[in-house]
Amino acid sequence: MSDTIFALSSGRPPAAIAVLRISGPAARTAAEALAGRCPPPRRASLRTVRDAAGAPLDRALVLYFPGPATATGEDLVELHCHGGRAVVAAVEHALAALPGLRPARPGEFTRRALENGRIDLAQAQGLADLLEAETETQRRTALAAAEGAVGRAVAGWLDRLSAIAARVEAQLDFADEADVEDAGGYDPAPAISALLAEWHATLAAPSVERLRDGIRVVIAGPPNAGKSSLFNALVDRDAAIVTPIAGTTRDILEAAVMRDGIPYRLTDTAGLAEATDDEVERIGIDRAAAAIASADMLLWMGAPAVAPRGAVILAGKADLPDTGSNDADLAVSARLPDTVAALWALLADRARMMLAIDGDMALRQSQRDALADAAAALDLAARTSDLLIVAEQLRVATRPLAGLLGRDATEAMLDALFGRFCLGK
Ligand SMILES: Nc1nc2c(c(=O)[nH]1)N(C=O)[C@@H](CNc1ccc(C(=O)N[C@@H](CCC(=O)O)C(=O)O)cc1)CN2
Repeated sequence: MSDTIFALSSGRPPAAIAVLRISGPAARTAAEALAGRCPPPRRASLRTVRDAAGAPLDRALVLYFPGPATATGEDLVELHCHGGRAVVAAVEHALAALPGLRPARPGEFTRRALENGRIDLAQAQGLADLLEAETETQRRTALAAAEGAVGRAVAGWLDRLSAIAARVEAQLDFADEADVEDAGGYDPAPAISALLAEWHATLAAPSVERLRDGIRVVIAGPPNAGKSSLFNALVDRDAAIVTPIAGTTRDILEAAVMRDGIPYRLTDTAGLAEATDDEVERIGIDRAAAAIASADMLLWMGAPAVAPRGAVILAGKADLPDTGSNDADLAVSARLPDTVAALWALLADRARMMLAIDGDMALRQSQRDALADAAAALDLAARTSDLLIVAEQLRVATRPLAGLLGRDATEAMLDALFGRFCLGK
């Protein structure tokens, strides 16, 4: 029989109210020991909470949720106490003295929910992300995952894979028996490409990590184009050193900026000189190239003819006459606030398109990797007419998807996940 665990599940005292949760087989007797008798299921009752000697500790709302239809899948009791430090300490002390009760580890309530089949792994991960959500997009996508959106999508995909596999197997058996080339004539290709299209659309949406860390906006171009001045104007402080000397910025500089509710990670890079004998400048240029490669949006402050594909072309130093800004998307100058505001508007437009998430589904990078593995297997199935290979690749595609639901989650993985949770969650 498992231990009964308890923890403060609300914020750090002092606070208005402190919610202590007790989960496990001894939860009900713990309520009786502290509050005289256990209240009727799912009803808030006002009770005096007492220690073992009968001394009153607090007057609190007590709730009893009989398992298994509870958040943890076990009997669950909640004590809604006054949120003073001494109140919480005294009630915790009284709980710890009861037989079979011990303090919960971080995330342990949620871990029990997972172990008792109340939630799947994708929901547990969604909860972890919900607790860390700082923006609306993060909250919406994490809540959708916590409510089971990711798990349902994956379960639906698994059903479709097994339906296709069943028909392919039947076809193979039939072909064996009848000894004909094209018996029955089931063609799995349309169902496979429909699945692949959905997976690629899902993979095109930003990851949970991207929503959290921000859209990577990289400023790049030749030396002395005004990149660092623009960077400073965008981050609204003198983060980068600016001089008229070409090659002033030698390393990359990064700053996180939240604007219009959108998280950005802005990067200023060293000027891309053609050739250089300076070792430090060369390393700076290599780092600039790496930043450009990982950019979600590239702001190119150089000749349009040599702009990387997809870049936003900016004509810098728009406050100076004749900067040749004809082919640029936008003329900007750190000295002209209107041009900086126009650039923010352009960034926000593109960012919203990037963050537009269909059905609120965002996957974590590890979930995306699993889906990409499944897609690679299905891609092989789509490219062959050999039904034996199709059957095998359908099986291969199933494994990483089943992993997303936690069917083969390891202890180490669960420890890492629940270690991120707060105490009492
Ligand atoms: N006071 C309090 N607030 C809380 C929680 C909690 O445990 N206590 N939660 C902690 O995570 C979240 C809500 N999660 C919950 C999840 C399931 C059930 C539950 O009892 N489910 C049953 C019955 C549902 C119903 O009444 O419709 C079920 O699913 O069968 C309750 C809360 C957020 N707010």
